[in-house]
Formats: sequence, C-alpha cells, structure tokens
Amino acid sequence: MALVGVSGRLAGCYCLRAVRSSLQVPALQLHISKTAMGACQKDFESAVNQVKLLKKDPGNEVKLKLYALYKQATEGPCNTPKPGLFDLINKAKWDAWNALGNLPKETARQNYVDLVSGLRSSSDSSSQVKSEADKKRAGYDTLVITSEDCITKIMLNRPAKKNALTTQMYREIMLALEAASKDDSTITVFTGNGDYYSSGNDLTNFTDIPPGGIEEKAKNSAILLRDFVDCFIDFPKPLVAVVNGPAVGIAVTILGLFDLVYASDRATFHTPFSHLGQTPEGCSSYTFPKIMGPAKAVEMLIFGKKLTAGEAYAQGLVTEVFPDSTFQKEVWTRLKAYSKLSQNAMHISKQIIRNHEKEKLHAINAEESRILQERWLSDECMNAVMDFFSRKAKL
Ligand SMILES: CCCCC/C=C/CC(=O)SCCNC(=O)CCNC(=O)[C@H](O)C(C)(C)COP(=O)(O)OP(=O)(O)OC[C@H]1O[C@@H](n2cnc3c(N)ncnc32)[C@H](O)[C@@H]1OP(=O)(O)O
Repeated sequence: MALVGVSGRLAGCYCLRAVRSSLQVPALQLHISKTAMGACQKDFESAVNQVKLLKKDPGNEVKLKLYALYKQATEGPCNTPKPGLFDLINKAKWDAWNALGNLPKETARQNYVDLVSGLRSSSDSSSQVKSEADKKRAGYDTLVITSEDCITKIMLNRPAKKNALTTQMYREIMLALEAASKDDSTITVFTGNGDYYSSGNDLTNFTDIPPGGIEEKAKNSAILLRDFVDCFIDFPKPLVAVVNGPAVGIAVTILGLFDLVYASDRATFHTPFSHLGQTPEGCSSYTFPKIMGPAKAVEMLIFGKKLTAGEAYAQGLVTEVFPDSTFQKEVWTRLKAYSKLSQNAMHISKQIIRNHEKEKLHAINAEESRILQERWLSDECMNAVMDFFSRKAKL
C-alpha cells in the first residue's frame, strides 16, 4: 500500500515537490534548522534542495527515511503524540521518526546528506539509461505512444497495477491527446498493456494528501478530472478505444466520448460508484442514458452492474465485440483500412456529429467534477478507499 506520495514513477520536479510536501519537509522549515546546524549546515540545506530536483520517485520507504531524518535533524527526537490507528499516513511518518530514538541531530543531518547523495547518483545513472528509451516514448513514463500507418496509439502502460490511472497518468494522457490532435495521424487509438484495459482511478491518488489537507486534495483532483475529461470532449479526430480486457470506473465512463469502441470478448465494463461512495464522471450521467436508455444506465451507474462485452454491445456502449484470440489482428486490420480514408473529411464529419453537444458536455463535466469534489470528502468514499487498501474490499 502506498502510504505517502504517489505510487509509480514521478517524472518531474512538480511531482517531487508534492511528495516532499506530503512528507511535511517544506522549505520554510529551513529557518528552524539553521539554528541547529553546525559544520555541515550548508550541505544539509543543499541536500534538502536537491530532493526537489530528483527525477525519479525514490519510493515510499526512502521518502519516510528522508522525512524522519529531516525531522530529527531539525527538531531532535520525536516527542509529538502518536497519530490514531486510522491516520495511516501520519502514523507511518511518526513511526519512522520515532524509530530514530535519540540519534543526535548532527548524525541525522549527515545521514540525510548521505542518503540524498546516494539517491542523486542512482537517479543520474538511471536517467542516462532512460534517455535512450525516451527517444521512443517521447518522455512518457506511464504510456507507450506509437505512430504508424496514420494511427497514433496511446497505450496505458502500468500492467502490474491493471493500468490504474495515477495523477501523473491523467496528465500524460492530456499531453498525449494534445500532441495527437496536432500530429499527422488520421485516427487516435487508446488501449491497455497486459490483461486489463484499465482498473480506473488509482485509489492511491486519494492517499497523497498535500499540506492544505484533504479539502485541497479534493479541489485539485476535481480540477484535474475536469481538465482531463475536457480533452476528450474537444478531441478533434476520430477516437477509438481498443478495449483489450476489463475496464473499470473512469475508463468505462469516458467511452461515451469515443467514436468507436472495439472490445475483446474478455472485456467487462464496470462502474462501481455506489460501492465506492462516488458518483458518475466522464459525462456518463448524460452520455449513458442517451446511449443505452435511462433504465440500463441506472443499472450501471447507480447499482454498479458489471456488463460483459456482449451486454455492452447490446446496450450500444460497444461498437463491436471480437473473440479474444483474433482481437488484435482483426481490430488493427480494420483500423489500418479506416486510417487510409480521407483525413479532412473524417475530421470535419466528427465536428459535425459532435460539435453541437460540446457546450452541454463541458457544463455536465464541470457539474460532475464539482459533485465528486464533495463526494471525495465523504466518510462513504474514504471508508471504501481504506477498505480496498486493507484488502477488505475488491470489486
Ligand atoms: C484525479 C482524480 C480523478 C478521479 C476520477 C474518478 C474515477 C472513479 C473510478 O475510476 S472508480 C474505479 C476505481 N477502481 C477500483 O475501485 C478498482 C480497484 N481494484 C480492484 O478492485 C482490483 O484490483 C481489480 C478487480 C481491478 C483486479 O483484481 P485482481 O485480483 O485481478 O488484481 P489485484 O487486485 O491483485 O491488482 C494488482 C495490483 O494492482 C493494484 N490495483 C489494481 N487496481 C487498482 C486501483 N484502481 N487503484 C490502486 N491500485 C490498484 C492492486 O492493488 C494490486 O497491487 P499490489 O500488487 O501492489 O497489491
């Protein structure tokens, strides 16, 4: 379970700043440290700044060590009250700090400097190796993007986590869509790497709490969600989902904004919002009743009924279902043929079909995001996330 920070790789300074904040090592605290510093004060301050520049997420264990050493170096031994059992993040931080016992401030400072220096050298060497891969992936950590036969393929690439969508991933998808809207391709395709299409929102997104607390987290998440969905509403080219396996949550709702949805017969479609104390997003409160009629939409969006690929086809959410054994071959043959059609005619046709709904969709998206911002602060939602991570609940 990710106790602090974001799981997965962190691409840039922004993310690391967020991680650092979640560990409560703000730069403002440096003035406290100055009084306690001896000979290596400069080294320590410089190490604190270098943490911001690390390109790779060092992982929760290391982040906890950094936090503990920082607190020990600046405040001495831990003597604050132990957080409650369910305050998982603060308890993990408190445990890490408390474990340092009476370690002298000078030693903690030195250990902090040594730890950061080790992280920097491993980060430098791994970024050298990565620079080769970057040429292919064009700077995306969580997606594999390829362009071939006038088709840009955006593949979700966290198979070990069932392609659950982290905040980094939402941002990378927005960048990828922006790039695809301007490249030479005629069609843009979304698919997943591994056995899942996507298990939806990564629930660890709810555990990385910024200094402003959960209200700030909910507000930022609602903005990110709204911006993310807006990119799909506005995407100008034919957008195709190649649903290679089960799809959950936002990976399903957003399909209502795609132009074609091809599914393997292994795929399932599940929107368990009421199980999670949440409400529909991705404009599904509007697109699903429109696509499948209100009764079937309610079964999915309120009661969380999981559809097979065949059922999703019967409801109109899926364009066509293929046997899994021939899925990739059949779908890509079809898409390659489509991609040779007249580019401008396809794009203009999409505008004619979609444009008259755009304004409405943006308004619905804003409203769904606003409602979710409130939902994320509810006990129902928080308990559901806790249950998932304590292995009490799985879909
Ligand atoms: C900016 C914010 C926008 C928010 C928009 C809101 C969107 C709403 C939604 O999307 S709601 C849907 C949320 N998704 C879920 O609730 C799915 C939770 N996952 C599961 O129930 C199961 O993992 C499963 C049914 C998808 C797959 O079960 P299975 O037994 O086959 O596999 P594992 O559970 O062992 O999964 C392998 C590892 O992947 C991790 N994982 C899978 N999905 C998620 C997820 N959504 N969030 C976080 N982590 C996920 C799982 O924890 C395993 O990790 P581990 O190997 O480290 O244990």
